[in-house]
Amino acid sequence: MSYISVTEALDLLKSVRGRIEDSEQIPIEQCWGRTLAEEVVAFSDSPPFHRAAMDGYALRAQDTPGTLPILGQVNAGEVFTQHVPQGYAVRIMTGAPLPQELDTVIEQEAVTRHNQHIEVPRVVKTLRNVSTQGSEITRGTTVFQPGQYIGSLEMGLLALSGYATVKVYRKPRVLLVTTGDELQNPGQALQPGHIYNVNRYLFAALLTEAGADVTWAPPAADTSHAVALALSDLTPYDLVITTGGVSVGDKDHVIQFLRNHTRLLFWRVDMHPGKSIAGAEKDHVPILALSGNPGAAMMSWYLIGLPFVVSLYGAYLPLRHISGRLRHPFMKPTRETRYLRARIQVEQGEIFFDTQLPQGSDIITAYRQSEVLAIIPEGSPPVPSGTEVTGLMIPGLGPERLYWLPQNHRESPPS
Ligand SMILES: Nc1nc2c(c(=O)[nH]1)N[C@H]1C(S)=C(S)[C@@H](COP(=O)(O)OP(=O)(O)OC[C@H]3O[C@@H](n4cnc5c(N)ncnc54)[C@H](O)[C@@H]3O)O[C@H]1N2
Ligand code: MOO
Repeated sequence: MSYISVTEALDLLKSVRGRIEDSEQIPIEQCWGRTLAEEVVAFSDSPPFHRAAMDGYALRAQDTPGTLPILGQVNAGEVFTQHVPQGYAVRIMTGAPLPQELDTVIEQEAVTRHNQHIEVPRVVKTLRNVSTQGSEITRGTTVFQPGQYIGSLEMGLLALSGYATVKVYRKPRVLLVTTGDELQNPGQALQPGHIYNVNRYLFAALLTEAGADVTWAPPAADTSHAVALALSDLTPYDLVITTGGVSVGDKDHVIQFLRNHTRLLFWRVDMHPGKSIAGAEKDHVPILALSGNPGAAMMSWYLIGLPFVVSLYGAYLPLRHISGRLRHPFMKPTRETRYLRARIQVEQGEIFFDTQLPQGSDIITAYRQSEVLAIIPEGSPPVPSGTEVTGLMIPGLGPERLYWLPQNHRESPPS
């Protein structure tokens, strides 16, 4: 196998462009989908005080069991400042600070309430129904490192940490160029021999999800002139992604342009689908030329494109490897490393990879069901079912990225 590895390809792209240094300070309301350019340190303990977790009565544990007169009431947002003598209780609402001299809360369902006193029938432990000060985050804790992608949970945690504004990296600017005479934008009936331009929409969305600022170039025709024009001024960008024209055909002008007018970093990488891929550098801007086949291009995206975009923030993509047994044999001897889109099945505690999904380079529907990429190493002979292989789990791959699915999704996947 003479192709370079996925890791080598990624490193070559990184050698052209490292982390973006520019950053800006923005209100947290606007920071969803951005990436932190600073460390986030909690400004205060969370909770900031011992907080009642139930509606009920605050008291001293040592006064239980017993009959306790009720001195007053404290609600969320208030502070109970009165002295609480031994043997007294204070009515307390969920979210209210525990009065200073008291050490526990009993939920109202567990006591008998009389007009001005309660009967507590049993011993109550200290700090029952109390979220203690700093139990989630203590002041001064590092909540996030620079490079953290801000999704919904991170928005909540920024607020919890007391940040009103935050420093984020400038979004990577990415030029997206799709190529092919056969491509039509959806909206009109297909001309004979034409297909809809999938990559334009797919990659604009994948890039946006990854936090990039995408420029949609007009699709380029399969001519050397059109390709040269589309790739003439790259200086405003941090990355250029092209699709199509990167194989060995007469009309594969992208690879010809890269060979003749740029510094070619690599051509073809050890992965299938997705081996038809090139990396290059022009005017200090990295170019990632992906296959026209959407399924192959998407694999290259997950293995090289996405980790590279993420590295522009100085971050890395957390990949998880799991072992599983192939549910079905994989009979094709393979020259390149194969990444099979697969579902995960667990039976009696054992993990199986079900690879009965369409695996073609042109197919993208299979990604909707793939939870894992089952890896068949380069040069493997036919692999029988039951063989243990490594599976790669990539953030954003598979059904989890759809957030919710129709009821029958697993039973009858779209073909
Ligand atoms: N003689 C050989 N032929 C091919 C080889 C090879 O090794 N020797 N490799 C095959 C593999 S694997 C792939 S993958 C493709 C890669 O081809 P290109 O990257 O040059 O892409 P195109 O030829 O332009 O297109 C391939 C395929 O994808 C369709 N396409 C292109 N762009 C889009 C788009 N934006 N949206 C939807 N579909 C698109 C295009 O119509 C073709 O069907 O090469 C094999 N050939
Ligand atoms: O190169 Mo193709 O991209 O292996 O599927």
